[in-house]
Amino acid sequence: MKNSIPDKFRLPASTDNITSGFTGNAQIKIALAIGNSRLHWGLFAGKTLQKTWDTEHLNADAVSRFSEEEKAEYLVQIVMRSIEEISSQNLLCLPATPAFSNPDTLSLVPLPLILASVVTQQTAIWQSYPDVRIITLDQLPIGGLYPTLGIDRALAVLGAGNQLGWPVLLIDAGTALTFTGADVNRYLVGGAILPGLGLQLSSLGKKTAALPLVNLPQNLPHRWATDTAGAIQSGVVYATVAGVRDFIEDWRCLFPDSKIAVTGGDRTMLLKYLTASFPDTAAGLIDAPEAIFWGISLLTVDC
Ligand SMILES: Nc1ncnc2c1ncn2[C@@H]1O[C@H](COP(=O)(O)OP(=O)(O)O)[C@@H](O)[C@H]1O
Ligand SMILES: CC(C)(COP(=O)(O)O)[C@@H](O)C(=O)NCCC(=O)O
Ligand SMILES: [K+]
Repeated sequence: MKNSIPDKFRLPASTDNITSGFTGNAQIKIALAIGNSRLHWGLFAGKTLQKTWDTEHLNADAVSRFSEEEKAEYLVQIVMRSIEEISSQNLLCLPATPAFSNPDTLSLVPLPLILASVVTQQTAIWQSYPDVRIITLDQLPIGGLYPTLGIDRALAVLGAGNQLGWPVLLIDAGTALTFTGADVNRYLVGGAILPGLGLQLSSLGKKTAALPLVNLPQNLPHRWATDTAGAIQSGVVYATVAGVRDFIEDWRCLFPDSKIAVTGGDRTMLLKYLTASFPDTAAGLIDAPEAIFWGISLLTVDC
């Protein structure tokens, strides 16, 4: 659904094609994938993903005190500041146009925003953005989706299948650790959900009296630990890696030639632990940090 754009957010005609300097005529769009830990951003020129970055969730209480108009202006500025920040780090080359170089004109630029969110409270905030399109399951060209499936899982498995080939298993090592598999007919076979590595550690730290908050170890820890922090790390890492291996091996029995991709904030650590403990299982796994944006890119036409 596309909201109408209030006049105050419309670009002056002269700056209509604000980003043409590095994209030709391709239209610039921002994709925002909202996960349970943070916001994942992607900047598209047409269907080409130019850059991705992450930021924190917005403060829902603070935003709820704004009027509708203030909300819209605030959200446009969040988007533009975020883009300016990555471009000033030289991660992205944006042309020197009035829209990007003059802070007074920032709020004039409502880049189209494509939103995919699994966090209702954050989705509600972004509904006030002047040019937002929210992706829902019914828009995805993949069969067998059940109504409560997370849009992040559906988009990432669709993106991985389209980019790497079908059948495909997508492992998302995010807040939750999820497995999502689809067959050669782009049909959901099924999946599983368990607490992610970070969430296992934080829930032990928060929900027990004696256990400290510990970080993920940089490498595969010693299994038979003789201190509390080491025992937590050992338990979480070895049990998770054994479980992930079991899902991968089962999937490979069902679909021997399947591509298997890994995404999410903890993917690098998970791949490291898996490679150290089960190198044969880890062989052939594909590092796919942008899987969800591959999925979103398939939906960037006519929006
Ligand atoms: N800078 C960071 N901020 C937050 N989490 C991070 C960061 N870098 C790595 N992580 C890890 O990423 C995990 C969350 O994965 P992510 O894919 O961002 O989650 P989600 O998509 O659910 O928001 C956390 O459990 C944490 O261990
Ligand atoms: C399983 C999830 C919580 C994963 O979220 P994430 O870790 O990516 O923030 C999310 O995909 C979700 O809310 N899913 C709905 C239930 C389902 O997919 O069956
Ligand atoms: K995710």
